[in-house]
Amino acid sequence: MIHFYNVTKVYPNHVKAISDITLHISKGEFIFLVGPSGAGKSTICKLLFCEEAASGGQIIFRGKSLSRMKRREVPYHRRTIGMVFQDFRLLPQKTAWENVAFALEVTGAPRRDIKRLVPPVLELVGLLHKADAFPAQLSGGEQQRIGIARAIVNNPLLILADEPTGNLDPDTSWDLMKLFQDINNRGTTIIMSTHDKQIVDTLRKRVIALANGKIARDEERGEYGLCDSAP
Ligand SMILES: Nc1ncnc2c1ncn2[C@@H]1O[C@H](COP(=O)(O)OP(=O)(O)OP(=O)(O)O)[C@@H](O)[C@H]1O
Repeated sequence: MIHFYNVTKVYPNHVKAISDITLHISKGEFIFLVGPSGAGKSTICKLLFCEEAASGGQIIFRGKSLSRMKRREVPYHRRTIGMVFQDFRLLPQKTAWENVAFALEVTGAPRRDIKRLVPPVLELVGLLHKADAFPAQLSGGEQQRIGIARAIVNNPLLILADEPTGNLDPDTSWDLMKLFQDINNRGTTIIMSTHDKQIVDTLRKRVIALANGKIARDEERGEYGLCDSAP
């Protein structure tokens, strides 16, 4: 589903964030991206979301080259990806329901579809009863559940989660990991960057370890390893 061929990203300040990366990811995989702060994990997510363009090499997503994608095709590409952020990024003036609905509204979904699609995802994340709460009235874990509901409501093929448990306590993090696994078991591919050694070592998914913008390790049922210290 995703192929990186000798991909390099150099930012305008000449920082080489990733360097000559070749990588293949199949539909339905659950991948942990690990590595020290600055290793290039977020850059990989940004390249996949077309938030940044590669400086060299090729990224193929579902048979299409991202570098050849036309500007007007980018919104359609992005709709196939759900993003989950460390800092949740909910709209503070909108309720939980409205935050999730907003992800559909921006795609031009009709109101009746929105009414039909929002409740099941709120139910899936266990927060239908908090549909009318504003983010400030929710705990961090609940806010992230809403973030996940928003990411999945468009039924994406891929979820890119950039340190989604980074701001949460261990118990809450585990609850969210169960949710991510449920979503993955339904067939959605997940790429998650994380610094959480315990989660990576317990779940034993594919681990891609980055160091200085290169792949240091790529292992099925991998472990967190020694490559990292806290950010
Ligand atoms: N927009 C940018 N402009 C310039 N340099 C950048 C930009 N974004 C990232 N970098 C640099 O690129 C390198 C890789 O950064 P990236 O954010 O991909 O790392 P990371 O592995 O996600 O780190 P962290 O674990 O701290 O989130 C770093 O040296 C960083 O300073």
